[in-house]
Amino acid sequence: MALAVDRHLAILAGISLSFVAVKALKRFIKKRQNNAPLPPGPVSLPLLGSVLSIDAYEPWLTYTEWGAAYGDLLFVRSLDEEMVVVNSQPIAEALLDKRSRIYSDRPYLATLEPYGLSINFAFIAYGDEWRLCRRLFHQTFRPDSAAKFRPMQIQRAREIVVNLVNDPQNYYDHFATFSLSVVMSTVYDYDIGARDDPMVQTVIKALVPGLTVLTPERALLLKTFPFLLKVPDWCWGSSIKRSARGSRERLNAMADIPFRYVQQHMADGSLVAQSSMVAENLRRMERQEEAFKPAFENALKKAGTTAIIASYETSAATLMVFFLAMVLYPDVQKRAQAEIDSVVGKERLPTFEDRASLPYIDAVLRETWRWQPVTPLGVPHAASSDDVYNGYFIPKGAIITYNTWAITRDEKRYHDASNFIPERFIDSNGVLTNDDPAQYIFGLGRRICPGRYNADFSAWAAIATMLATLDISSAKDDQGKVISFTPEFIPGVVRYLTFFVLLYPLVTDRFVASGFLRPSLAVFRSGLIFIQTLWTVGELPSFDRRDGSLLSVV
Ligand code: HEM
Repeated sequence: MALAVDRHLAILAGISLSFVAVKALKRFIKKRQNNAPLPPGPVSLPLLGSVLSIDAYEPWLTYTEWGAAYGDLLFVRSLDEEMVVVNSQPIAEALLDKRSRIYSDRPYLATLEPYGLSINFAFIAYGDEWRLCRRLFHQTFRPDSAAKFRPMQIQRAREIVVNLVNDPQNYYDHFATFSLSVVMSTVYDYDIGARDDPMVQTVIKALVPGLTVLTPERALLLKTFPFLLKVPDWCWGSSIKRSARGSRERLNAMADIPFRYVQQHMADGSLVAQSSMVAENLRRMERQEEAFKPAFENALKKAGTTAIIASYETSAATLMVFFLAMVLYPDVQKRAQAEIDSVVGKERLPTFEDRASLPYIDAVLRETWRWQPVTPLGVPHAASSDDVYNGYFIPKGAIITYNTWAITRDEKRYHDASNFIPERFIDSNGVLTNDDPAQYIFGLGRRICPGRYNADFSAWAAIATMLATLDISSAKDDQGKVISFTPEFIPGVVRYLTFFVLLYPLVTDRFVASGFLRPSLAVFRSGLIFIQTLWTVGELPSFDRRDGSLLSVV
């Protein structure tokens, strides 16, 4: 059965290629009518373009190599897609920021609507709906109004440590829990309460399969054969329609259930904080004209759901990179802890008021953003009209890929770029330099990440709190020898580190002083040093980090 479906899909893929050929010919004719040349780039095969030369798992590596050969502005054809790859920050600023009126669209993805993914406004076209979603989002997440969430972020960061101590094996889960708990408090004033929290389960069930269908192959198939979404359930090829329906239902549930939670609690007056994004905007909505309310409510649901989707993996992936760096670069960890000890002391934990006095901690955060960027190709933009930049023609509809990875690996800017060296961000007076990777890792222009302040404060809170309370180092085997390992990353829109098992979290005496300890952890009050070997070499668990059932919360 599976074979038959595969064969049918192969036939469809073959027919898709013929459509691609016709389209390519039309474009060729159009190009000939235009005087400016396309940006330089690799030789493109008929029909296939350069698809076979692009590293399928880590395309940013190919684009970075091509950058060295052809320059910082590349033209790449891949099947029927035309792509302009930008390998430098100044060119990205010139296009995405200074010409944002042309470069603020997103590429068309045929899977978006059918799979319910248009609930995520990060992927929708530039236009009125996007504008409204973005405005609602911004009202909550801009720095001045998000300031009220800072104490909650500190509190959640401290919960990571409690969770790590209770259950050190599942540290990825604690990072994921942290990122969800911050965003769910901000958007819905929802406190993740217990293991297997039903709201968290709804989110995970919707997100995990939902994001995997964003593949270009599936999008190409649906773009060429939209009727696949209409075939009856008994017909071959209907699996696509059924999986789209399932995804849509799960994402709708993810958008509706927490939204209704807020409405219900507003109605019975039992909201705790009164100031979540949804609650604030529902109050605003009461003052709107009736005719506008449905569009407003729809945009608010989208803004809320997008916040969850956009922060879930990015924030957890960032903390995984930080953990890896601390294991691989123990001297950096020691220097960071020494700074906390001298500025904050051992009697309390760091807070945002200490941030300005802790430049090395900020340098560690900057290097975490740079060293292994979690969104190495950002989110693609699209050109909404023809343009000529620096003498090169950029066609309407071209996908604009901003290769963040190339910037992080620019040896002229970052000497020894593949190494984790926070000192590169500190000048000879011990002051932070002007080079902040937050200026490029969150994208640019009108589509720049609107959650960047929240992401930055969350990451700082988590990093400073963990450095103040834990020693993180490689695990040792039964003979006391350090177990070596090779870090591996799972590629995707968000690139994240596979779970690496090799560390000891060592709770330091600073932990004792913190007032957030629960009675079950009172043992630490005696100053007892806690050492937990996670696993010996023989018993590495097979661990699917996307399995939400592993999420745990104290
Ligand atoms: C490590 C953390 C994060 C990174 C590296 C990151 C990175 C990005 C990037 C590269 C984009 C695309 C920008 C562009 O198109 O030029 C983006 C978009 C977006 N991000 Fe983030 N992000 C992070 C965390 C967050 C968080 C915590 C939130 C929400 C609270 C968030 C909300 C969004 C939204 C809503 C968009 C879509 C913007 C639009 O299309 O108008 N992000 N992010």
